[in-house]
Amino acid sequence: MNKVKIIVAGYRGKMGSEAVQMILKNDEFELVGLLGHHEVVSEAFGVPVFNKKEELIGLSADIWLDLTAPSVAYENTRFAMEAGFRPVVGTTGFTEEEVTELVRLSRVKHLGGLIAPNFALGAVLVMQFSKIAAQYFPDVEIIELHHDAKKDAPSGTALKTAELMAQVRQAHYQGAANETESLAGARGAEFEGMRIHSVRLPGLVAHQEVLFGGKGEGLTLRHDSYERSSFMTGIALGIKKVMQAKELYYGLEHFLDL
Ligand SMILES: NC(=O)C1=CN([C@@H]2O[C@H](COP(=O)(O)OP(=O)(O)OC[C@H]3O[C@@H](n4cnc5c(N)ncnc54)[C@H](OP(=O)(O)O)[C@@H]3O)[C@@H](O)[C@H]2O)C=CC1
Ligand SMILES: O=C(O)C1=N[C@H](C(=O)O)C[C@H](O)C1
Repeated sequence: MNKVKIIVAGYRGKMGSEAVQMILKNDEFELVGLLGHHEVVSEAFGVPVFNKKEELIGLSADIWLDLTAPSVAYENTRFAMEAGFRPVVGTTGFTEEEVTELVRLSRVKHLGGLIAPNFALGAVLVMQFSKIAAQYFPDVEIIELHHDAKKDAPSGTALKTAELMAQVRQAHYQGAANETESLAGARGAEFEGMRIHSVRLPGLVAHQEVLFGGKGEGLTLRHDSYERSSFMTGIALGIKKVMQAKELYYGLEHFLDL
């Protein structure tokens, strides 16, 4: 059986370094290239290290695993497809318009791909459960909690959760019509009336609560990633599924039997 040949972009980061170890331990995968930033080495883990994405054009690889930064997520994913690599992207920071454009490009290129705001299976389930709950509890707020090195807010997971709930929930204002904020931002960010609150603290990894309120009752859904190993099962699954896929999908739920 041919091994799936993988490039890891952002290989020295918190996620990238964990993903490299996962790939090296998996018999079905082969690490073939690494993309870094301001690199001084030309080789690591027995494969070439590149400083610029353009240097990877022509490399024999099936998958571009992107775990870099929100500022380059879109251009990296576009580049990967233009170069013929199937993107598997954990990097956050895409707008809905950018995702739509990348799906369109994947159809033109006949390439499978995946942008997954969260690879942890429990987080994917919470997103799906939230979509079900929002049909019956349309008043909802999200609290996402992350480590203090996180660059983007709100998290990609919180945004995707809100987008999924918006598919089944009528947009409406939440809270008192005459409420005021004596400190700006006290009520959080707003997405179609839903509020999103971002907490950043040392010691945290990645956590999210979705709080629903109804008449005389409440429902809270919570997921915790205590370690980055929580994302690796989903990355491995995404890589395998993308090899059979005919276009780019947004969300790991598309590859699960839900
Ligand atoms: N989908 C999911 O399940 C998960 C997604 N994430 C997302 O993944 C992304 C990375 O997270 P994390 O590993 O914590 O972040 P880190 O900052 O720890 O790692 C990012 C790495 O990418 C490198 N990098 C930045 N820009 C470029 C570039 N243009 N080309 C190549 N490499 C680059 C950085 O290098 P340098 O430090 O030198 O700038 C760094 O080594 C974030 O968007 C995060 O939200 C995180 C966890 C789970
Ligand atoms: O930056 C992180 O750490 C994470 N980013 C993703 C997000 O923004 O949702 C996934 C997970 O929450 C960890």
